[in-house]
Amino acid sequence: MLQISSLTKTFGKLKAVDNFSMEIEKGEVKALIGPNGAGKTTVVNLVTGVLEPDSGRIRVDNHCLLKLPPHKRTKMGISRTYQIPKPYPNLTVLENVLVSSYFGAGLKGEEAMANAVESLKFVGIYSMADKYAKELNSEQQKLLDFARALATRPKYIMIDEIGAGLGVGEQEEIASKIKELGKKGYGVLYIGHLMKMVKAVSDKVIVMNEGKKLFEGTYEEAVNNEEVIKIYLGEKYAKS
Ligand SMILES: Nc1ncnc2c1ncn2[C@@H]1O[C@H](COP(=O)(O)OP(=O)(O)OP(=O)(O)O)[C@@H](O)[C@H]1O
Repeated sequence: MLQISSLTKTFGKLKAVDNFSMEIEKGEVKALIGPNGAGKTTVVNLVTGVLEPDSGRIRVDNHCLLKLPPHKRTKMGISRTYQIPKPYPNLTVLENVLVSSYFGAGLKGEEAMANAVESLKFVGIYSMADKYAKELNSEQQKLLDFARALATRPKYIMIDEIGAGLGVGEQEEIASKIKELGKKGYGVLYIGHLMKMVKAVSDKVIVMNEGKKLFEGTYEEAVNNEEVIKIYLGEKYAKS
């Protein structure tokens, strides 16, 4: 289980994350939603170790992560995608994923290659393996980023806003992949604003506002919750 307890992070006077707690079990897909600036990406940055919290705890399978640098957290099974992916532009798609296979998953030789190919096939961009990353459009770069995150062989993966910019069919495809990760036993945190994707992927929805957890429950409960409607969804999601 990935356990985040009473996490707080301030930037100057701003409490970006404020006494925030959540858990993800293996095999579970949770969505983290909330208004712009609610603190969602900051939570991801705290879990991966890019940022240090002011207080709180982060544990994975009962091991404390707080003193570990980001690369050690990857080895502990934590992975993420980025809102704005930064692949190595002058490496091919396959080479980019191989970097995760070697340095993230710690694999070598044929095993590293098989793992990279499997990740590319899973996200659906194996046909682009020999293209340079810089040749990909921004949506394809997001899929590459997804493949790179998977190729580290995580137990828990945090997927930050992957559906934006994709067509409806592609969104459905990526949603079914995210759902499949849960069925395969990964713990998944999906962060995004696309409620269709949230509905399609999540077992539970967490709503954040001003750094705090506002709500946790099923999708149906979320879209019928008065406070969630008021602060984030607007009336269009309210059932008549
Ligand atoms: N490194 C930083 N330095 C200063 N302020 C920051 C930093 N990172 C985030 N913030 C601020 O913290 C708050 C939370 O930002 P965060 O990116 O976590 O929100 P979010 O919920 O992910 O928003 P979005 O949905 O727009 O991605 C915002 O007010 C943001 O401007």
